[in-house]
Amino acid sequence: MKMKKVHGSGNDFFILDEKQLDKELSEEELRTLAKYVCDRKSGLHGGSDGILYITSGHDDSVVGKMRVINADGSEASMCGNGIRTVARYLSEENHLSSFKIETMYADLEVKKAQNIAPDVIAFDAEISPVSFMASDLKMNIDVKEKLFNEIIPTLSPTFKFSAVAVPNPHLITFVNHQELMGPELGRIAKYLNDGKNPIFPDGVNVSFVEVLANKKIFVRTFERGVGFTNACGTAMSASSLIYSLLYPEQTNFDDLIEVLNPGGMVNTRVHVRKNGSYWMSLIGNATFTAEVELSQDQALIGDFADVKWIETSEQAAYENFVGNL
Ligand SMILES: N[C@@H](CCC[C@H](N)C(=O)O)C(=O)O
Repeated sequence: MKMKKVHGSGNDFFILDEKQLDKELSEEELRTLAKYVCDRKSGLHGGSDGILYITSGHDDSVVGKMRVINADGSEASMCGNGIRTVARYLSEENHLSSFKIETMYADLEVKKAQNIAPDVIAFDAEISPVSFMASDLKMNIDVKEKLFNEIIPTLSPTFKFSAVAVPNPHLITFVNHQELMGPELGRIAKYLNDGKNPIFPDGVNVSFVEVLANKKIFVRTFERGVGFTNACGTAMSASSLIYSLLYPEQTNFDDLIEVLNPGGMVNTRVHVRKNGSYWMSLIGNATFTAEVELSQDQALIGDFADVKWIETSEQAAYENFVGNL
């Protein structure tokens, strides 16, 4: 079978198109494959944060469907950095520059954007639907239906958290630089993703956000099903929304926001529809780093001895972009 190694802001994935399989994969095999391939110690060429599995869509109104399998084999409803790379893949396969991709809960608009730096190809993806409801977040927090800028005493006596589904679940707090880089993000996120805690029994993506200037934030994320990642696209979109609501004096809806992260930088825009619902544009790199060919049977037992790995030259351009930030 063939895969592509890709990343958005250093959040790295293997794209697996079902058309490139040696034979059909069962659901259980897909999860097993993700666990073996993504493992950072024993996985394929240093592993990855997940697999983006492409299948055909529900009808001709979409060009394909993206499923997001986290490194631990769990499935997520959406991936913001991933959908940009899937958009590029489907765009090149189908010679299209603007189209829709089916995801678990919505068909999302994607379009080719201007390169964000010399030779760094970029795509713009719709992040939607947005919900603050505890039921959509699978969040149990006393009797509250929403959590917006509030202390959760069992998590921390000082941080004020907001929870939003985009549609995967995010918990966000705004912090100073020392807190951003300190141990609290890991402590809180590990607890909330332990599968036993009463607040988020299914886990949650947790982000600490620092405001750097007007329309400029830094987002550090611990992802459900993965751990610390270089960046999380849905987290940066969700953080931009909370930033717009908490700091209206710094930014207006539709404004371009610069979002820095440990793996690079993206741009976001927060929009409001006529019916009052929010959606975000997430604009950033869609980098292909390698073409991979391997035996499906061997991959399913975690044997990557006979893999053909052909690097592209795109990573150098991306590193140049990051070096100039
Ligand atoms: N890295 C992704 C999000 C992937 C899914 C997440 N770990 C979850 O379980 O919700 C992104 O860029 O959005």
